[in-house]
Amino acid sequence: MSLPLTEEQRKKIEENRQKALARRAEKLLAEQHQRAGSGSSIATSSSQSKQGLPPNLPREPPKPVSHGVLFKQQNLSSSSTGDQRPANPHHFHLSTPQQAEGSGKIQEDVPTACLSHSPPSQMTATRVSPPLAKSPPGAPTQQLLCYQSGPASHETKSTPFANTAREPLAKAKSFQKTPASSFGQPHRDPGLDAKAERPSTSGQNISDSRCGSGSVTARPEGRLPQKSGASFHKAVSSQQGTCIRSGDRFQVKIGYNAHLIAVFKSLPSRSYDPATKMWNFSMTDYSALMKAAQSLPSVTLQPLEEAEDSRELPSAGGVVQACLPSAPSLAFVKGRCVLISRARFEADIGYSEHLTALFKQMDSRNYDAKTRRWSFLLEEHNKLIAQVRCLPQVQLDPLPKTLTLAFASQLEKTSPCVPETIPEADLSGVDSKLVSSLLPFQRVGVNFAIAKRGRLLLADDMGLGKTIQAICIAAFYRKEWPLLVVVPSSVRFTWEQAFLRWLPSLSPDRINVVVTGKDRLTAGLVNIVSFDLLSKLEKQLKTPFKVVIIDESHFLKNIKTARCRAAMPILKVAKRVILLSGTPAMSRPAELYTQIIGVRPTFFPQFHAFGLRYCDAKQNRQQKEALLLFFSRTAEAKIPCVIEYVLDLLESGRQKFLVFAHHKVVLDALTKELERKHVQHVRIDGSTSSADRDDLCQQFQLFESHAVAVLSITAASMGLTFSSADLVVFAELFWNPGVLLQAEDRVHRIGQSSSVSIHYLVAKGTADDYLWPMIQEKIKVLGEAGLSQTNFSEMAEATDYFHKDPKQQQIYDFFQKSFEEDGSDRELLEAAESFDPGSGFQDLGGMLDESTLMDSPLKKRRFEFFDNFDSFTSPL
Ligand SMILES: Nc1ncnc2c1ncn2[C@@H]1O[C@H](COP(=O)(O)OP(=O)(O)OP(=O)(O)O)[C@@H](O)[C@H]1O
Repeated sequence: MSLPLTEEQRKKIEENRQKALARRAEKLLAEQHQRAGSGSSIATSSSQSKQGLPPNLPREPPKPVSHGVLFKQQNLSSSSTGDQRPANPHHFHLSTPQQAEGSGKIQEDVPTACLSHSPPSQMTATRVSPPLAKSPPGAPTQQLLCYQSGPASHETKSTPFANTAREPLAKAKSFQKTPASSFGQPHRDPGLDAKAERPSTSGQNISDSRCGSGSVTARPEGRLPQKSGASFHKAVSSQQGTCIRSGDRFQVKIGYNAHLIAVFKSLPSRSYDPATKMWNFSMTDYSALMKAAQSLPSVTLQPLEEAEDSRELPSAGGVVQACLPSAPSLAFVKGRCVLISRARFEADIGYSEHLTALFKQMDSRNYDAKTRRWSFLLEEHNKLIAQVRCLPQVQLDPLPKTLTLAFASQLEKTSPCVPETIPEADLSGVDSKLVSSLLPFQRVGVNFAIAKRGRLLLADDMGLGKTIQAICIAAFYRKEWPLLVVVPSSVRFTWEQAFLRWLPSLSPDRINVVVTGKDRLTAGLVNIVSFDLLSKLEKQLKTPFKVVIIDESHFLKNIKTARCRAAMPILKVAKRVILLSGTPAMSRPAELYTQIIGVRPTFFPQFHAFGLRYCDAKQNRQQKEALLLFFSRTAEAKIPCVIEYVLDLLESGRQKFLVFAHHKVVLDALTKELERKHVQHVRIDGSTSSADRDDLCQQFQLFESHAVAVLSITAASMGLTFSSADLVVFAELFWNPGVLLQAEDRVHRIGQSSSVSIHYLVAKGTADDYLWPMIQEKIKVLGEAGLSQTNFSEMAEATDYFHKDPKQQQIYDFFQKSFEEDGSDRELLEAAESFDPGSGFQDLGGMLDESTLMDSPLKKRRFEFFDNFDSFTSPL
């Protein structure tokens, strides 16, 4: 910060400035006298224009301006270097604040202080003074032009030019009627007239006075000699016509002219309207027409006013362009297409007249005035790109390849808004029992699969009957069997039953359920094997399976696992690949990758491209053990509250419900309390055998007296149907929301007739503070990727409290990073078991409900927050 000037210093500076101004004015005068004696008027004017010299030099130095303005100007002046004459003096005159905003150059030439400090009426003086004050003796043209503008403006507005500027058609008439009126003046560019018509935000129309005064110096450099002769001649003798916009096209209003008609006929978008007797064209032909018309001596075409307007907008030197004839712009514009929604893309590119005309031809076009960008439906992407390639001055890069692949079906559509039609598959070769049992949405799934030639990921919600659909799809390709069915070990026999049920034509002895590592993988026509046995038996395969079903295909999420390594080569060579999963990505989009390449190996040949686009995974090993200990201690701390909550539920009359927990200590405490209170219950955890699981599940389903099912989150969240209950209580949280959702769906499935309630018990001040927002975050990510419709947004309360302490956020970060790490779920699961050996993780099966309830029952979530363990009371 510098000290302010004293009054005396200011006075001195002002005196010096006045002297300098006087000296400069004298010098300018002397120079002008010298040049005036060395050429004819037009030639001199032209050369003056190039030199930046004024045609009418003022005899007196200009009046001083206010100090405020002066100081500002001096600062600006001192900051500039070298020759301070603007490269193109016209910038200064016609720049409006908007133009100045878009152009650094204009802002440099027009001191901000002038614009902001002077009221419109004083603008002329203010604008005149600064350049004089700061410029070297070779004073730029604009100083003098501006100086004239005030007094000259009224006069010039009354000239025919000024009138025609307002009314383009009137102009044409006046030219025809009074050609003499244009003598002594150069031909005026209608574009400039149009420009002059618009009021400047600075409160005056400097261009009016300049152009209206007939100043030849107003012409852009280098253009005047040809144009002043040719155009002027044309203006006098040629046939006048006008371009008129009509929607996306433009019409030409002109009398008969054989040469022009020939031009019209050469334009591809031509159309003749016998009613109006006018030719009309698309905007793409506009420039070509104008150019051709200019070369016809017998024709003068008034350009489209709107086209002229729009041509000025993106250009920093808009005024100069507006003065140019309507020849095509030589500027090269380059940009790219950007996806902005599932349905639309945007052109991120600068302005080009031709391109804009092309955009306007697109049916789905939409212009965002805020961003100044055009957007279109994906269906028009290929058409647009193909047409843009014909524009030599434009390079518009298409959407990235990954996107064009991902949205191939939309991009291949030629007309917008036509929904993809899936043909009805001919299922006459499939057992009629199966086909007739398919529910309408299942039939759609089968049709889709066959339209995709038997390679798909069927990701219907849990319990909606993916099994029956998979069997139907596989049966459609029965001629290509033997069939391989890879499933969690717990549901191997359920699958066998399903085949027997839905395909009566299949002899039971043709079904081979692989039970041990010594069995043959190819012994049957239908071969059912668990993921783990597949990895042991894959070496037996001499000839590949052509048709493969993978149930719970998210089991293949980690490419490093033996099961995935065994399955992927089989999928690669199979002709039909039917992947089934109600939770294809349990925790993050990266889990989809192996399943995607299982279905379409060429879709994302390398994870890199997929990862870049959909995943933001960071490798970060941290504090896992400490966190798991935290998790374990949380479980212990929650036990009394959880027990109280469950007992309250029972006391309130709740008859049948599930309680999920992760740690053995919680499961033990719960069952112990239920036993103590003589509450009939079942318990399924990692130590329960496969056979017992089915029995226990059946007991709970059938016996009214069984009130509570105490279940391990990891061991009982899949393959079991508990539709006789309609409430699920989560005594503990788990970092993988997919597992939680699967557990929820033990009651929320076909067979359920009531609306379902889900209660999450969240303890404040424990690891739940970090797990809970993390679960929400993951659900959100999955939701954004279209992989989950679950909305946990009601849980706003849970999200604020832990953020209050910045140190606490760190713990959350640790949790998130540790659990986000690639492949960490399994790893963490195993690590968690080391704290709690009783709840081992294994694939356990269960009995499936065969009820055929059509409607999906409502699911209601409820979140109970324990913030004071001592004063905890049940919410019921
Ligand atoms: N069209 C149908 N006719 C009769 N029963 C059906 C039909 N569709 C599904 N079911 C029954 O609904 C239950 C759930 O079906 P299934 O096990 O195939 O679901 P899912 O989508 O594989 O579920 P999850 O993802 O949980 O494994 C099964 O008992 C099944 O027999």
